[in-house]
Amino acid sequence: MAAVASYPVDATRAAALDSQRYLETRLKSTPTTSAVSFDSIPIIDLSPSFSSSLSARQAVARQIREACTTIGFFYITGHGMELISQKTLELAERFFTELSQESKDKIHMRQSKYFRGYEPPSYSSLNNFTQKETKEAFNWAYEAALDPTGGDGKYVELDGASVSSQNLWPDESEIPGFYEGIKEYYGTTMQLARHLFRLFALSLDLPEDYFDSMMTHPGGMCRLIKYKPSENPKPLSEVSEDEEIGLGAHTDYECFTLLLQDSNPGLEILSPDGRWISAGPVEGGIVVNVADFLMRWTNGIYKSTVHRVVNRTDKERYSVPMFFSINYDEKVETLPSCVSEDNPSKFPPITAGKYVMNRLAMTIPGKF
Ligand SMILES: O=C(O)CCC(=O)C(=O)O
Ligand SMILES: [Fe+2]
Repeated sequence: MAAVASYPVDATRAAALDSQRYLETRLKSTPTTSAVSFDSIPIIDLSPSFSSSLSARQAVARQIREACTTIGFFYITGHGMELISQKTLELAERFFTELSQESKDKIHMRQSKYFRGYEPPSYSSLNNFTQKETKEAFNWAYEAALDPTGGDGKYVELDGASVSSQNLWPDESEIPGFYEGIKEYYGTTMQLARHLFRLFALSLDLPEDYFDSMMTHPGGMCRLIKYKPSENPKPLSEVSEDEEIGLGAHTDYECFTLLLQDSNPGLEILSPDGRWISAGPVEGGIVVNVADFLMRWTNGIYKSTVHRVVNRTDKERYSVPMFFSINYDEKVETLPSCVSEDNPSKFPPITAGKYVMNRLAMTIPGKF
């Protein structure tokens, strides 16, 4: 494999631009017929993966591989997070309804170098502000106090800086129990993500602990998101270019995403034949989707699928994604098993945090 030094210094910035161009092409181009199209998203029962039997874990890993090479999305059940998911979605609703605008403004994202804090509707855009995004969000990220392992004391930020917690928390007196609720959700999800990452390793015929040393102080950005009700509900697939949208079409940037969603549909994913497929709520299910790092490691074998959110209902919709990353100071470089002479690496190596930082910067005018 090529050494990092053989690529331009700002390869990570170039990679972010490439990903944006890919997205634009994907949205405009005529549908691909070579890739498998899909109508529904598989549900994978995770329970056997907690077994001490390697073959039981491998059986789950095989289902994960099948989903990642075709759709890039799947639901997991049997994860043990049912109650916490419910409580976290309630906490999301409380954040947006109980906190005054003044309190939200005190923790406004513009004060954060690392995209943390409260984000009002239309503040950021995944599509160059061609569509107004109505989502409203609260963003936070890793801090050792939220990690059940306590971390390894080496956490670095997106840009590689060793700084203490950069999160902007709301005033507890206005929303009592918020931090504790977030901590319970974050810690449990982080451990589930580490478990899933071992299954991803197995799914790629790698040793189960292949990625372990890369997730000792991992990136794990999370968001509470609120989507306002639709004033003019339209059937699936209808969204005109200049219209409001909940969240513009995009791929996620990190290893993979774990998404809680309430009982209202809204998440839609782009099938290779150009149709949008609903990835609505499934009883007890958490959505998992492949993001760009896994696509890059696997040389495109695992699909980082384009998705968006359109709330077509007359109710508020709440969701909570965690974007699980490796340690931000680690490199993402195509796996040797996924390249050959006939199939060279399509993706130059990148530094995890800097890639995420560049992609986030693209969503806010003047930041990139
Ligand atoms: O709200 C959702 O259902 C999906 C959110 C999402 O795709 C994201 O924040 O990257
Ligand atoms: Fe996403």
